[in-house]
Amino acid sequence: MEPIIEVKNLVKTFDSRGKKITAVNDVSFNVFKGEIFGMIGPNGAGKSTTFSMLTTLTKPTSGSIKIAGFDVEKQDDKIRPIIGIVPQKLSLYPLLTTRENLEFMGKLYNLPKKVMEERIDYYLELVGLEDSADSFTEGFSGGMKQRLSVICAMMHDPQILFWDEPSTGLDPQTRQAIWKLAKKFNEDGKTLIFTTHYMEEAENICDRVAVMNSGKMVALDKPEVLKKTSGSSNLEQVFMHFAGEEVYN
Ligand SMILES: Nc1ncnc2c1ncn2[C@@H]1O[C@H](COP(=O)(O)OP(=O)(O)OP(=O)(O)O)[C@@H](O)[C@H]1O
Repeated sequence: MEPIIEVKNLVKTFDSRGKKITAVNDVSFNVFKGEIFGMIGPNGAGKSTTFSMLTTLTKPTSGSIKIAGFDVEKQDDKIRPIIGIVPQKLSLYPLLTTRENLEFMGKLYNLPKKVMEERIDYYLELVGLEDSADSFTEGFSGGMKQRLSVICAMMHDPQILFWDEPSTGLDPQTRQAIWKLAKKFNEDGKTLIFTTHYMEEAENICDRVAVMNSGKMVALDKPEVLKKTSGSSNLEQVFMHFAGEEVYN
């Protein structure tokens, strides 16, 4: 299998009021093209910091990251067009309508008008937001915002989608809709990498799951293998085994 993300000896330290915090501590792993890759771990484990470095937003302290063969530090201009990011804190424009938010993203990536319009109509229908196309996003529910955020991130047809906590705070029905969308994205041979606190989702959706704890990647494998090697019957027990903490949602 061809790796599309290659991470070697990645380290990120922060200086917090004179105290050194090692958020990511010598992490190495690959993500393969077309894979659904999940990252789990307790709060503060280093998942979001890893994401931030993978998506070129934060500079690593040391180590290397290649995305589709491009170096994150030297070739970020080559990486940004092929990745989509749905951040933990969603960043929609409340005073723009749904359609305007999508057009804004399309224009950032210089999409031709016709392609942009076709894509907007297709995505709005896919996530069931067609009736809210001309509504301001200000009063949207969490689920509507999450659905719009992911199609904003998909407007430029990225090869890899980074999604930080896709389903946190959403009701089960909306979570199902979100995962349907994620699977659709992946069906086209694209790579999805996401963080989650929902173990059942990680177990059902991911090809492989990485467990992070205190800045380290303490386990990485297929859910079935993780369960077997840790003598667990589900991913919650895997989490407890490797992260030494109880799962919370
Ligand atoms: N900008 C920053 N300055 C100082 N410390 C930071 C900064 N960003 C993250 N940290 C620290 O780095 C560690 C890892 O944080 P990170 O947000 O990556 O964890 P996480 O696994 O994503 O947690 P969560 O599940 O809560 O999102 C934490 O101790 C956090 O306080």
